[in-house]
Amino acid sequence: MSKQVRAIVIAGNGTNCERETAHACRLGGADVVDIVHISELLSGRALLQDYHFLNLAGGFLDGDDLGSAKAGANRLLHAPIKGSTEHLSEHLRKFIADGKLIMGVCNGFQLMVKMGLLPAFGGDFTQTATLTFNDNGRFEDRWVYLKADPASPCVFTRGLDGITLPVRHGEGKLVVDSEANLKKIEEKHLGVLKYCLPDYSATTMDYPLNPNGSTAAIAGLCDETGRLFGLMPHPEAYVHRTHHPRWTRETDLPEDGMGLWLYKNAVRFIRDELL
Ligand SMILES: NC(=O)CC[C@H](N)C(=O)O
Repeated sequence: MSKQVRAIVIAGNGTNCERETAHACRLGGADVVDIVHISELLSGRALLQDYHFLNLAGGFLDGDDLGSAKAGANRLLHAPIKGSTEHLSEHLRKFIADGKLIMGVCNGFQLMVKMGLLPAFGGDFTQTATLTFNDNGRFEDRWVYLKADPASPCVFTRGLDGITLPVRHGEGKLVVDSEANLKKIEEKHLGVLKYCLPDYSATTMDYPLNPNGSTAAIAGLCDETGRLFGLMPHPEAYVHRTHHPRWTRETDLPEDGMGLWLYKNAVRFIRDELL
């Protein structure tokens, strides 16, 4: 593989944020960004091993039937690759073992959690948490404030303190299967992004700042390596200052959108550690 940062964004079956996600990867500095339909991976025409950075984008996989991303998780875990004895899950396992990066946004985060990739306590693709219906039973479409945990191993949030991003989801409430696993998440600083007050001073369970009632106010989770990361808010929707709803009034907004920082961190990590 040449010295290029190569990102893949999976599309199809109801994903609808693949173009914005690819744009964010490009602005973040990735040299090659391919939008690949899931059927191309399942037919063996495209290979995960050709990339460093796997993006699972937002959308409505399978129309949210059976719960967001549940059917998609089964597809990725159990579908064989056409004409071969291998399953896509084996390619994914190798991708992770090679130290590469995965970011799941919204529906992509739901997919990672339902595949058991986050928080990844169950060993091999075993689900130990879920993302379920917002406490108010409604689809929430609003900007939220997020506090990053500086002690987290997450490579995507390095150097971040507080950021603001939009959410758009009906099933964003994280529920963990046991008190013991929730304790583990907290002790290992895996709940890396939490809904917080507008001044980023403290996390909150109060609606609407916490739009879904998520356990421990968790909006984003990483695994223990920090290389697998998912979040309900959409970083690809804030990659330029003018994406912010008050960009004409707030003069001190950074030139980059705050979501772009996550992609820049990913690309930096790949250049420093993987190329
Ligand atoms: N924007 C999204 O990815 C939405 C995810 C999912 N369809 C939900 O409503 O929760």
